[in-house]
Amino acid sequence: MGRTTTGAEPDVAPSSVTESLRGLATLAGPLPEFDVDRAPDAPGPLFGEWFVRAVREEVREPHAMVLSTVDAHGRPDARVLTLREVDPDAGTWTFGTSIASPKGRQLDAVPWAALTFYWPEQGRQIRVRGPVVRAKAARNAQDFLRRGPAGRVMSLVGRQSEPMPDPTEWEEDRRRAELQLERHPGVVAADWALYTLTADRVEFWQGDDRQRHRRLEYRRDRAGARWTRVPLRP
Ligand SMILES: Cc1cc2nc3c(=O)[nH]c(=O)nc-3n(C[C@H](O)[C@H](O)[C@H](O)COP(=O)(O)O)c2cc1C
Repeated sequence: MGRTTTGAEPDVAPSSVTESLRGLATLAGPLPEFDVDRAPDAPGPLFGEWFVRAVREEVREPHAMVLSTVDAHGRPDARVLTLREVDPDAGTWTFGTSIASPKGRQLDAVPWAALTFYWPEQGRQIRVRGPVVRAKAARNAQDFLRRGPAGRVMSLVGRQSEPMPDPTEWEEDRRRAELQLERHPGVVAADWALYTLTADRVEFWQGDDRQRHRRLEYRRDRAGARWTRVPLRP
């Protein structure tokens, strides 16, 4: 690992991958404690505590998370996304993407999702599940304008995840998008949207190097007002 500088991957035989797997450590300590009994009544504040600590202890990209969705046929899909907002009191997590992308279309068909955070430096995993709602146009535009120029250009280029048989076509689209942004700094990509997941389950998982992992699941009641805390077997 880490020896390639050209972008080309070194030749690796499949058997040596399996051999390497055997030598790799998981959940190497020291890891933080998680006192399940002293956890707050709702998951939002605990997410806040864990997140602030992750930032303070320099966990790499703690705001990167896996978004899992299902398509209209019930087939799962997943990819990494950036967390854009959290409302700890409401128990909501918000991300942004193109409504025309595969995940955008999947969320149209099945507006439910799961988010997974993994912070290896601390052996911590957080799983969030629930229904997802797309924000209205004005809020999406406001969020789009808060993004950095590179992200805005990417969205203006558009057609995320479509096949790219000819990279020069994409380079031309990109150049056009850069010019568009230069000339009209207030331009907004029509397909950019924020999606907010309102959690009905949130699980906090603290790894332990002696396999005595600590798990706490929060379950929201049907009325959406109260949370029950449920410790889980590791
Ligand atoms: C660290 C990281 C952050 C990312 N953040 C976003 C994001 O916030 N929004 C987004 O649309 N794609 C993001 N991506 C790209 C997605 O993983 C994915 O490739 C893309 O959205 C297409 O997904 P889809 O084909 O399932 O729609 C990110 C990728 C990585 C590795």
